[in-house]
Amino acid sequence: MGLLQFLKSQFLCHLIMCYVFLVSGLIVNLIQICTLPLWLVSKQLARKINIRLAYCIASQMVAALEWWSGTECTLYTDPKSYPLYGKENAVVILNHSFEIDFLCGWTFCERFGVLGSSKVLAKKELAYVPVIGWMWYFLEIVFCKRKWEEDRTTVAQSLQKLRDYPENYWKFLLYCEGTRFTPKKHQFSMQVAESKGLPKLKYHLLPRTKGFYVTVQNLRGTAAAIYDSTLNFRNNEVPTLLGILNGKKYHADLYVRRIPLESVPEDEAECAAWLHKLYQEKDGFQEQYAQTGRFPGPIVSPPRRPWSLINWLFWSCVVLYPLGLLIAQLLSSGAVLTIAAAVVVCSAVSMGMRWMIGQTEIDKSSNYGIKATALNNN
Ligand SMILES: CC/C=C\C/C=C\C/C=C\C/C=C\C/C=C\C/C=C\CCC(=O)SCCNC(=O)CCNC(=O)[C@H](O)C(C)(C)COP(=O)(O)OP(=O)(O)OC[C@H]1O[C@@H](n2cnc3c(N)ncnc32)[C@H](O)[C@@H]1OP(=O)(O)O
Ligand SMILES: CCCCCCCCCCCCCCCCCC(=O)OC[C@@H](O)COP(=O)(O)O
Repeated sequence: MGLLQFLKSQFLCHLIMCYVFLVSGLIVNLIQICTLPLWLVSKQLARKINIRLAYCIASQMVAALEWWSGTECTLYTDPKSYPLYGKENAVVILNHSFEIDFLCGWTFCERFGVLGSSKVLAKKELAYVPVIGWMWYFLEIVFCKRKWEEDRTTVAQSLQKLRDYPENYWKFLLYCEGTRFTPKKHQFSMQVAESKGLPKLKYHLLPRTKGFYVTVQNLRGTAAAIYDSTLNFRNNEVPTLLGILNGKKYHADLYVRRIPLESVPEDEAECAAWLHKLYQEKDGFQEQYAQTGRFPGPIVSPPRRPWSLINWLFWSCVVLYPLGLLIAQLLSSGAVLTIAAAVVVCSAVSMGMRWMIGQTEIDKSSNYGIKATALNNN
């Protein structure tokens, strides 16, 4: 292990990174709150400001992936579609099997210049996660309770609000599987597939079709295409956020097919059948990857950009300088009680950060999709 790799695996480094992320994130959240009155005066200006603010937070995690861990992200796609990425609104469909799949998605958004404005259909629980969840509120992220009776109106309303979004180039991410892949959830969802007379999938859970139908219906005329995205990692790597913090380098491969939105049927049953067929095709791509280590088509990878690193360094300087002064003052004061209080605060913060990282861990995944009735969410 080299010296740099040794440093990257040190808890103190992780603590400093988490501190920078948390404090800068809370500062950004505070500025976001300050933009609230602006929404009444100029909604579009408030949205544009919040896109930049969201970039300040999300790009720190992208920088950790790209610059700290050095993870390689390779894109397989049709060179004819490539120039359109980042220049049109699109609905992204992604498999949900990896703890950092959202981060790989963010990385590609960053490389195509749409990180701040990217959107997702997220479970409601994530809205309460400090920094990221609070930032999402100001980004008008669409939340669902994974209870269709409640979601059918709220999701449609939230999507309608996005129709006049000022930044034209955003991506709306939809994990149609609705939850992370686990062998147990796979077993349950294949029972549902069997009961519906649908072919079994090997690498995916059976997709939920209602959210997809509502999304397509409400974004017709706004989004130009579906980006069918299939993600996997080389050499059976099992990537984690803690691995990224430890500076572990992963190798992500993403296969993206651009499908014009008009080709998705308007009728609900046909739309559902279309999505099931899409997932059968995605399963085929994963099988090919398992056999050959490659997705179909040529590699057209966008390079990483320096902006996420520059943003990270900027925020590090902003929040580490006062921390340095504070620590120096504390130590020179020699006040045992104050030092003890500082240690308690540090421990509480690191426990809080560990809880946030836990949100990404599949071991701590919800029970959603385990009951065939899908009524038990958590
Ligand atoms: C070029 C670059 C390209 C790409 C770059 C890639 C990506 C980047 C893009 C953007 C990045 C932006 C942001 C990313 C950042 C962070 C993201 C982080 C996390 C968020 C992720 C989540 O939170 S995922 C969880 C929430 N999302 C979803 O659930 C979406 C999918 N779900 C739905 O659509 C659902 O339909 C619903 C939520 C709308 C409603 O759910 P509900 O359960 O109430 O109803 P359903 O209709 O789904 O369920 C009943 C029907 O399902 C059948 N059933 C029952 N049990 C099962 C089972 N185990 N499996 C499958 N199906 C089951 C049941 O029989 C019912 O069937 P019907 O026939 O009656 O419909
Ligand atoms: C600069 C780097 C510093 C790093 C500090 C680490 C900060 C930690 C931040 C935590 C961010 C939390 C983002 C939430 C994204 C989680 C995505 C996800 O995968 O959600 C799960 C749901 O889809 C499905 O839920 P389940 O039903 O599987 O349950």
